[in-house]
Amino acid sequence: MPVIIDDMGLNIENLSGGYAGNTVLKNISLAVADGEIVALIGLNGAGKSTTINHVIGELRPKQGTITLNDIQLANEPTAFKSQIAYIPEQPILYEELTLGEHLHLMLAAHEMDDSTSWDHALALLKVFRLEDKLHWLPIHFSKGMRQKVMLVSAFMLDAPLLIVDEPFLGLDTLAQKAVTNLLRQQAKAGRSVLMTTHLLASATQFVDKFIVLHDGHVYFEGSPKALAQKYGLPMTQLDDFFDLIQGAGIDDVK
Ligand SMILES: Nc1ncnc2c1ncn2[C@@H]1O[C@H](COP(=O)(O)OP(=O)(O)OP(=O)(O)O)[C@@H](O)[C@H]1O
Repeated sequence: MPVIIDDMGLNIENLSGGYAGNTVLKNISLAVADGEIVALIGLNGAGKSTTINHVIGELRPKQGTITLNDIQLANEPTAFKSQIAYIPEQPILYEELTLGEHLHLMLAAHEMDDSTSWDHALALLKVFRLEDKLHWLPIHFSKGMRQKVMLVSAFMLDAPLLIVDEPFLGLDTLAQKAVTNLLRQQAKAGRSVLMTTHLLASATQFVDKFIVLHDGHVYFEGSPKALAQKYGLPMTQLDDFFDLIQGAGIDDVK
């Protein structure tokens, strides 16, 4: 019988990389399966954004491979990147474009049919209470509204992999709930999510897997329940996880 290797979803294998003269990631391997929500967690400087910058093709690996649904980033960068919607930690908006123009441009840039995708965009605008602001320029947006525009722009693409750096940053509680629901829907539809967060206890509500990055190494990969059990913390107290490993030293509590 032939051996079937399931390479669907995101696979990072033996990745070393970072910046000129600064190898941040040291031989990391991790996977995000189709329909899975995975959160990269770690202290400031652990390498979360650096990992994301490699997956979106902004940084070139020193070693290792990154594959998404059988397409390797190094071999087919355009096809690889076309499968990703990315929300950076700091919103990036075209200051001269209205909200409506911005969304139309995003759809065109991703070669999506505007007539079929626009209803989806409008539904998302409604979720974030932005539906009457299509003619607004970014200068009139609050910080949270800018983040919401980035969220709408990304969710409307229905990309196979959604990457979000700190999805809840600057959002009010209504918008945080809306994002959680949209992430769950994304996963239910078989699409994957790779996110970063510092809010571990809340993330246990919807994340399938935590990946602990520490000093450029993967120290743990598993469910929130498995992380809590391994380090002897109740799920509701996972926000204390890094206090624990700072106090004891991560190698000692492993
Ligand atoms: N442009 C850069 N050039 C050189 N080194 C960088 C650059 N950006 C980040 N670093 C370094 O890479 C390491 C990892 O940073 P990274 O931004 O990936 O951390 P992070 O886990 O995302 O942290 P945070 O929680 O603060 O966002 C840090 O030591 C940082 O100083």
